[in-house]
Amino acid sequence: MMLHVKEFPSLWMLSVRALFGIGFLVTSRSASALAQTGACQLSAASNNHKRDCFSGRAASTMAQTIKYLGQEEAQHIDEELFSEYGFSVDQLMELAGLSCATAVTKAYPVTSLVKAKPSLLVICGPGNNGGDGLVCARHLKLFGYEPTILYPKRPNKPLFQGLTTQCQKMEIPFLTEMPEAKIIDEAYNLVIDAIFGFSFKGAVREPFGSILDVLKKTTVPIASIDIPSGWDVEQGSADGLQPDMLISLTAPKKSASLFRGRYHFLGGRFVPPGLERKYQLNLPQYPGTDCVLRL
Ligand SMILES: NC(=O)C1=CN([C@@H]2O[C@H](COP(=O)(O)OP(=O)(O)OC[C@H]3O[C@@H](n4cnc5c(N)ncnc54)[C@H](O)[C@@H]3O)[C@@H](O)[C@H]2O)[C@H](O)CC1
Ligand SMILES: [K+]
Repeated sequence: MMLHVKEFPSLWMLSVRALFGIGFLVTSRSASALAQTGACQLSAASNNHKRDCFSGRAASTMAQTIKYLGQEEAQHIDEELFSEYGFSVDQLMELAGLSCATAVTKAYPVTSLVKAKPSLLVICGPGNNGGDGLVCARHLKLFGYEPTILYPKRPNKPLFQGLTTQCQKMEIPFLTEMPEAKIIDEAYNLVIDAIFGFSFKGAVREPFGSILDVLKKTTVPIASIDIPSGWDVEQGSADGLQPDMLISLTAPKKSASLFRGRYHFLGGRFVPPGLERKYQLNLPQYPGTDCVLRL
């Protein structure tokens, strides 16, 4: 099994970084396979990473008991949070987006990024998953990253207009079109996929079909919010995106069992106990005040 190092100046640099315990980023998505089969041992010189790997293993024992939701069940829980439990969409979206930004900082700390600028590309879709992406981008900017947003289909609703304005006022640039795969690989450390979430169904419609085709050709890591976009929510997609990171919100969806990337986080720490009991979610305990948990 090979460690892909084409974006590192040299293997020597990698060992120097490991020696000094600086977090590192394996930039190729195919490195994800390593995580399944001992990548943690390979990076044992990095204390932080070693600890992460250990807690990841401990948590995966817990993860066996978490419920993986079907599409309808995820939608029912979402509706109930609003209708029965009195939450508003923007409230939950803020918590969801903050979880995603926090998880990104844990997996890809600014100090671990290989490009000169801590640049990220956040691609937002037409629904609430896209809204999570906008919130995530805003928090990432506050956390010291330099996000750029692509938001090709903007709903004509005050919630999304407000989130867009907030990002613009945070001096986050918006692209007018999807760059080519080569440009993305050169310009960005990470792509955040906030295109589709648990309401995705059927064949992908434009412009998102072309956007996903480009993403499949990129080699920078992809972090998917809630569902890898283009995947069937329950069945996944054999020839779809293969993200390096998945942040499951509220609870993982059934397709998450097919996720093969390195980092699976749970976020969206807002589920009231009655709702958790009703749907038998068996959520693991988040550590302390953390809003994310590595599964
Ligand atoms: N309870 C929670 O966990 C919360 C999660 N949040 C996030 O919300 C999404 C689900 O949002 P929703 O708006 O219901 O759906 P999507 O974002 O998945 O997108 C709907 C959007 O996409 C279009 N669409 C559907 N299928 C296709 C297709 N085949 N081709 C093109 N376009 C398609 C559809 O027309 C709509 O416009 C969840 O995953 C979380 O990320 C909340 O933020 C907070 C609560
Ligand atoms: K997504």
